[in-house]
Amino acid sequence: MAIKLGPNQYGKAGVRLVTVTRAGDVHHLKDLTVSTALRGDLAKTHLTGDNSDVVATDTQKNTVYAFAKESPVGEIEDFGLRLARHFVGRFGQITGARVTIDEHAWDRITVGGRPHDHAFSRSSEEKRTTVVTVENDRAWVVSGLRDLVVLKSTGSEFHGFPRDEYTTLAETDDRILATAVTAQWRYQGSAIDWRKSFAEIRRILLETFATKHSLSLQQTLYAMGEAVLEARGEVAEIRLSMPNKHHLVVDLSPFGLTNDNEVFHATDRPYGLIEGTVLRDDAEDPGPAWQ
Ligand SMILES: O=c1[nH]c(=O)c2[nH]c(=O)[nH]c2[nH]1
Repeated sequence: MAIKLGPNQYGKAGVRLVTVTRAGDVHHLKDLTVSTALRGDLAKTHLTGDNSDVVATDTQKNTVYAFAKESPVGEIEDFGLRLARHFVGRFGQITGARVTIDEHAWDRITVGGRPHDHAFSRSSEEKRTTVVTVENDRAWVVSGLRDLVVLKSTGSEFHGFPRDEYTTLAETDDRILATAVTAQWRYQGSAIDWRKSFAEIRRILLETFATKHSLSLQQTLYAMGEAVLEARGEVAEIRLSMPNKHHLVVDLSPFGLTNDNEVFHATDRPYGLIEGTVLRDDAEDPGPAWQ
């Protein structure tokens, strides 16, 4: 039996980068978490400890900060592509780079009805995300969002499921539907307006959640993905992960009270987890960014 080194990659995870761009008195903030991962002919360090091919993870981190100074960060997809192409172009032994970026949103604080120049509040836990993969001279971009929390207080039913000796769930034709959407969509084509595409996809996801009368969270998930693909030709495929944030009608009968879908116990666990992919059957080659 022989033992050998399998696939491997390495990089710096969780580089916290905040930039302030000053337009006179008005400051603009970018708050990113960047992770880099490099692949290539790196057997020597694993097998003998010879580090002559290892671009130190500390260097990778420094490159993130230096690039943020050398030109405006801009859209996270562009920043990720610049970094990934740099690592692959600069070091012969590095044949692939994956840059993962989460963008944390800040809103301006309103003071006296006006947005403040340089004071901000964290808007929510929602993050805009991208994973950029460069291999030799090809690039793939998978962007998305995480923790987009949504709720509708009607327009959701769940019934018709099989019942066995372990089934206690009541059928309902009117329930709260709530979830925290994680979406990742794979881009195809070129010359994509990243900011506009993100804003449109987010809007479509929200509008479809709001307006689609739901017979299951699964049906809602598919409708959300389908609406994105119908409207956005630059998206080849979308993956959605949606925890069902159950809101249970509280039994108030011990107190002689009725509960007409007005008082709920919002539970955080356990939760249903509904996940699915919606895709075009003629989509371009997914590449290594999509596993
Ligand atoms: O939309 C739902 N899908 C399920 O699969 C499920 N299972 C469950 O208990 N409640 C729900 N709701």
